[in-house]
Order: sequence, then structure tokens, then C-alpha cells
Amino acid sequence: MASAPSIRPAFSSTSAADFISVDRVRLYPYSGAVKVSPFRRLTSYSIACAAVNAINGGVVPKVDDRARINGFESAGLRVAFQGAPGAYSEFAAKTALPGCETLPCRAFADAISSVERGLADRAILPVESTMDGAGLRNYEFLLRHDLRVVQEISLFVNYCLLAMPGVSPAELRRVISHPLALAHCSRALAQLGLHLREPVEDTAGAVEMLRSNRLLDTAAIASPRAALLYGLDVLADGLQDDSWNVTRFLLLASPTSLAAAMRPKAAASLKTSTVVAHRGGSMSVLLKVLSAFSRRSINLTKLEVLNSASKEDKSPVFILDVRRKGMLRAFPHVLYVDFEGSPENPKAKEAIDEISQTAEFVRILGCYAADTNIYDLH
Ligand SMILES: O=C(O)C(=O)C[C@]1(C(=O)O)C=C[C@@H](O)C=C1
Repeated sequence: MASAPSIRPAFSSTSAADFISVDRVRLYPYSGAVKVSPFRRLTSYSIACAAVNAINGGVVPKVDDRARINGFESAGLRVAFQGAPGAYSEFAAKTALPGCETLPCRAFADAISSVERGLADRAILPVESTMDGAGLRNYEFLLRHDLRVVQEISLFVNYCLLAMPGVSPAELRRVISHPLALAHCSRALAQLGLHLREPVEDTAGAVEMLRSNRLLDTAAIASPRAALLYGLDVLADGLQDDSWNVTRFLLLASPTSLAAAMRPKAAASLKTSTVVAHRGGSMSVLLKVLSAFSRRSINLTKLEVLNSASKEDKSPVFILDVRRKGMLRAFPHVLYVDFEGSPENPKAKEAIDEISQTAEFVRILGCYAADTNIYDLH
């Protein structure tokens, strides 16, 4: 059986000089000062880094690559995200659009409405995590609003246990964080004897709460960057139960913005996100969708089936029909389909026309540069 991760001060927040600015992406220097037990270091840190490196062809992408991939002029753009400064979403935004300004929002709905009201240029939403299996989150915001997906970014999420400076692990009685972060670290927290767990809105919000209330018996799960930002100690890192923990985020823009109108550079490989809604016969619709793309040799990068019967509250899926004066329509069955290429490609157009004859409704959610990189913040 694996040994429990040991917990002891790893590095204090005063070692800020070891890091470069929060606008940069890099691994933090890995010194001989062991942050966690060798076991955990090996499983979480080394394996995850090796996997990141393998996937990225041996290179952890740097933010400078971003402009090349997407061709966006990002300085001066404002990106709305849900959470407090220092949340993973904020770092994802800064990695996707180097030099951008960020706008912290209380709820996802506020981030969306900031873009709709012209207070922000983009909203960023986490939509899936390798630790949650196939499930998609936050798609309701995509479907109910008239915004376009203009960019994707995948971030390696390294969870750390943070506490007020000088607090020893033995003094900790409870841990607070985003519910997913608590769930993703459940086994490690049990091994550390931290059974009292309280969810808060986001990881950085937990850190902020800890700091402003000077909670000496409480730890927060968040990123090492949040520790730096709020001046907390990192007691352990690589806390996630699966060493491979990647969250995919989508960036949304108003349909009238330049980003929505602009096609990524011709050299970039494109990806299109769509939603197909229908009233029944899931299997036959699914087969027709698959056949429409496969006969035209168009690759799918994602296919998710969502039925209201399988939802906890059995509610239908609401989709804004942008062509019908913004009418919200309810559907019991929905397929999310991401395919390679642009919807303007004649073959893709044919496939979508064919699917539209079977389905009740098809909406293109956006076409953007496919970014298969996994960015590592450490
Ligand atoms: O709480 C944060 O820091 C977030 O950015 C949100 C979020 C998420 O909702 O997926 C992002 C990544 C982590 O897996 C945990 C939480």
C-alpha cells in the first residue's frame, strides 16, 4: 500500500524570488528541498511532468507560443473569470492571452454577462477535467447565451495545501476549497487526517478567506501561485489523487467581436464545437451524426451525449436559438460534437446540413485554433 504523504513546510511564501511573474508559465525550480514525501513527489510531480513533457513533445509550452498559435493581440484584452484573483481560471486566462487584464467575478453568470454588457472582451469557463471522466460542465452558459467559443486552453492542475505562515500541520483541523478541488484530493486529505472539509466558491477564494480571517486551524487547497499572491505557506503539493490532472477551459467572446469574426491563422489546425438537439431516438441520431462525419472523413475530437432523463433534476437542456430572435428552446436530448476543421469547409457544411435534416436543431458554438498543448503553471 502507498505510504501517506508526509506534510511539512515545503517552502514559505517569502521565496517569491524563486518564481517569475504570474504572467509566465514554467515549472518552478525543483530543488533538493523535498516538499512532500518521496512517494508523492514521484507519483504526482515527476510522472505528471513526464506526461506533460511526453504529450508536448518534450517541451512545456511557454506563453510566448500562444500568440503564434492563435494570432490574437492579447495585451489590453479583459477576461472575466469566476473566482478570486489567483484562481486557476485566472492563470488559464493569462496563459491563453498573455498580458491580458482579468476581471474576477462572483459567479459564472456574472462573467458571461460582463462580456454581454461589453465590460469584458472574453469570459473563461472550465468545461472538463480529466479527474471527472467524460462529464462536461458549464455548457449551459454556452447554450443559453449568444457567445462564441474563440479559444481553448488545457492547464495541468497541481493542487497544494496552503496555510497561514508559521502554522504547523499538526494545528490544522479543517480544509476549505472549491468542491472539485476537495473531491480531487479526497484520498490524500484522508491520509493526512484532514476529514473536516468545507466547500467554497473557488480555490483562491478559500485562500483569501483564510488570509483575511487569519484562520490558524484551517488549510486551503489552491495553486502555488495563489500561495505567493496571498503570502501563505505551501505545506504539501501534488495533492491530487490522480497524478494526471488537466482542466480544459474555453474562452468565449461576443459574436460581434473581432475574435468571433476572425479565423485563426491558416496554418493553425481548426476545431469547431457544435451542439445537436433532438426530441428522441438518441441512438439513430447518434448514428446519423457519426455517419455524416465519417463518410466525409472528418475527425471528431469530442462526442458527448446528454439526456434530460440522465440529469439529476430531469430538466430539459435549454438552448438559445440565435436565428429565432434569441428564443430559448428546451430539448430532452443533446449531443455535443467537436470536429476538426472549419464549418465553412464544404464537406463540413454538407455534414451539418445532413445532420440538420434529422436533428431538431444544430448550433455552431464556435470555430477556433485547436490547441493540444497542456500548459503547466507550477
Ligand atoms: O477554483 C478555481 O481556482 C478555478 O479556477 C475553478 C476550477 C474549476 O471549476 O474547475 C478550476 C480548476 C480546478 O480543477 C478547480 C477549480
